[in-house]
Amino acid sequence: MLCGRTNVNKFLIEEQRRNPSLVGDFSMLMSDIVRSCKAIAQGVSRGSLADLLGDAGSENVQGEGQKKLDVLANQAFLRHCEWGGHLAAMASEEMEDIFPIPSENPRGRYLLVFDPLDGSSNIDVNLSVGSIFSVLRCPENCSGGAPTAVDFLQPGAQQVAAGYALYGPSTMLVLSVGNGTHGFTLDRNIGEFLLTHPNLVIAPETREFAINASNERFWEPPVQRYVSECLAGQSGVRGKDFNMRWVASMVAEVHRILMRGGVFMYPRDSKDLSRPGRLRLMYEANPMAMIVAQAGGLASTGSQRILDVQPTSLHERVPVILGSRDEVERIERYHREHETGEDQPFSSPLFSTRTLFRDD
Ligand SMILES: O=P(O)(O)OC[C@H]1O[C@](O)(COP(=O)(O)O)[C@@H](O)[C@@H]1O
Ligand SMILES: [Mg+2]
Ligand SMILES: [Mg+2]
Repeated sequence: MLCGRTNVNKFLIEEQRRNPSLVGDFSMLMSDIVRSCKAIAQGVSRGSLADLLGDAGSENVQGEGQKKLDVLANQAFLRHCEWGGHLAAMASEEMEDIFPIPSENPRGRYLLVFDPLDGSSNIDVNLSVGSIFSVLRCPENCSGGAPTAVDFLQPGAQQVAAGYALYGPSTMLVLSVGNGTHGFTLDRNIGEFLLTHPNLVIAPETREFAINASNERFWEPPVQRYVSECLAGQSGVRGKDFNMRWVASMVAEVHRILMRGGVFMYPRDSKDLSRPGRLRLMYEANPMAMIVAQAGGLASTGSQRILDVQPTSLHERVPVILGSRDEVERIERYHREHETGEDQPFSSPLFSTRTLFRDD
């Protein structure tokens, strides 16, 4: 087993040797991604010193205000990954359209999808943020001509690799190339990510959940049922007390779950009927679903495994429930029971008048 002071580049070369389906210079592409994350880590850590905090004064395609670091992180990925000759195109949460590798540059066989900075509401208050990425194969027909957005619309099960960087008290890189989930810590003295957390496993049981409880009145009954049972603790049907966390940075939430178990939910809600969830399928849900599944956990919309969802557009959103296997399976069961009306009184219209903190 690789561990101790194995650096991420050596790890990736070994993985490519082990898996003959990883064609071309896959490990070189991953090295470019790693360099992007190091550059972003540097910007995040300099913060105010480099005048990198605050709003950029622009909006992304989703109508969300961009932070300066959202824009810089996006540029870091484009700059570090466009010249290597390993990619055909990139797509980012921060860009309306895909970025085909310019025809004068060498083009490769992979597609890169990323959320350059996740949890950006935390930037200005100096809390953990991260970057999320996913690597797909470029379909046959996109390797010759210019790729299009349609080439990216592959279910998460087809991801070749996925990962995230967490810019926290220490900078970590967590990734999977389909052979487990592994964590690396940035040693700033030598500027390298070293393997510190090989073969991460998510505990199947947990007493911890994460959800933005301010949206409770907009949730669907199965999620209201699950959370109310957790809150009832020892005195309720679960017979044990639960703890709650909410960092508002998906990378940090998933990282905590990898370290000590738990369940994270950004479920479907009725707050904005134009979208089925808050999180983006391609940039956030799919890569995290691969990371979690490779660590023995589960990721679901409530009614379908996230990795099986067929994307229909680049920026589409999806409900996300992920983490410890037993809890995610329970929440999926609550969705099924709601469908069939077996979950009284949670399917009753009366339930919508209850809140987490009172039921008058
Ligand atoms: O503002 P809320 O409802 O707490 O949402 C937090 C969620 O939004 C996100 O920050 C969205 O990511 P971005 O910062 O990339 O838009 C997730 O990381 C997090 O889970
Ligand atoms: Mg995000
Ligand atoms: Mg983002």
